[in-house]
Amino acid sequence: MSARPNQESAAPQPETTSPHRAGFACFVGRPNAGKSTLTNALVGQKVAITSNRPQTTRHTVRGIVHRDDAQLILVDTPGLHKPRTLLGERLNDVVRTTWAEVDVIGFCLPADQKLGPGDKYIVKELAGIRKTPKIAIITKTDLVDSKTLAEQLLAVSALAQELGFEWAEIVPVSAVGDQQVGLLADLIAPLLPESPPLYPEGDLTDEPEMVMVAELIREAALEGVRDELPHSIAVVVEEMLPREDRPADKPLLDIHANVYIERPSQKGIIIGPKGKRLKDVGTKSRKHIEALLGTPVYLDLHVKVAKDWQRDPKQLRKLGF
Ligand SMILES: Nc1nc2c(ncn2[C@@H]2O[C@H](COP(=O)(O)OP(=O)(O)OP(=O)(O)O)[C@@H](O)[C@H]2O)c(=O)[nH]1
Repeated sequence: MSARPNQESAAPQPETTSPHRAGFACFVGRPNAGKSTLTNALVGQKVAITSNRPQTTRHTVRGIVHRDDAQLILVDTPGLHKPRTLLGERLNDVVRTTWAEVDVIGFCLPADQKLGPGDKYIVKELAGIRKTPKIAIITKTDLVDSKTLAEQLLAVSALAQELGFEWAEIVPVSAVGDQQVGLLADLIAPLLPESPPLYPEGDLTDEPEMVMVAELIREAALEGVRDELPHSIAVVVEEMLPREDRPADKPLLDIHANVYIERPSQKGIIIGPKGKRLKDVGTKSRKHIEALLGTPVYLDLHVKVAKDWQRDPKQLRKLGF
């Protein structure tokens, strides 16, 4: 085990003679542990969807970190949790499948929360994946003092010992404060297999554009109604087409998307008085979508009821799960 002191320094770049490496890493941890935010901080652009509510990440989003010596492809998985619905079970399957396929696993533990049964459950599962190097990442270090941080470092180290393995590294980071984020990439890179780059330079994610657009709409739709509709919203982009008859220097992309809810009674919450909420959702997400795609967008949103979609296999398939 080698714990890294909390200092902002990037390790020296390896000499040019060392082989190029490329591979996959995933961050695991309880919902809300800061995995998506960390992915974004490493990649430097918004690719995964973050929110202050658990279980917002539904799709495996890859962020790609391009370096001279390595290409690190980050797979952001949904949080592992006790499944209550069919959707919950599918999400956990996605998590486990991802773990078995990557080159490095980063276990994320927030510095400001005591190691709990949820963390232990995950680390126990990790202990069973023998071959893959595992890094413990203490996230959100900006929220605690050094004493609390030291205790957390010891606790996570002891937990691994208890379960019969050692972390390849233990790294405290703050994605929000941009502390040690570069160092984390430095530590992951040598753990990747020798390989030429797997993605063209400049690619930040291979997530299909339509899925990313749907996620941006869902994020905007969740804002402000999380208490009323925590997990009941799904978004499907039906169509993305360049508007015909536009001059070349004034393109417009037409996007048609459906916002699905589970019950008719939820319709009013999403749409808001006189349609104001839905309009806000459109305005807000359109801005993000235009930034992502680099083109002006006309966004057409419809609210539809997909009855109890979280429990219905047919509906789940239709909604892309
Ligand atoms: N202060 C502070 N807050 C952070 C940091 N990283 C993440 N957060 C906050 O913690 C919350 C959860 O972050 P996410 O990145 O969405 O967490 P996640 O683990 O991806 O969550 P799920 O998608 O539910 O699995 C958000 O409100 C973030 O802004 C950090 O370094 N410092």
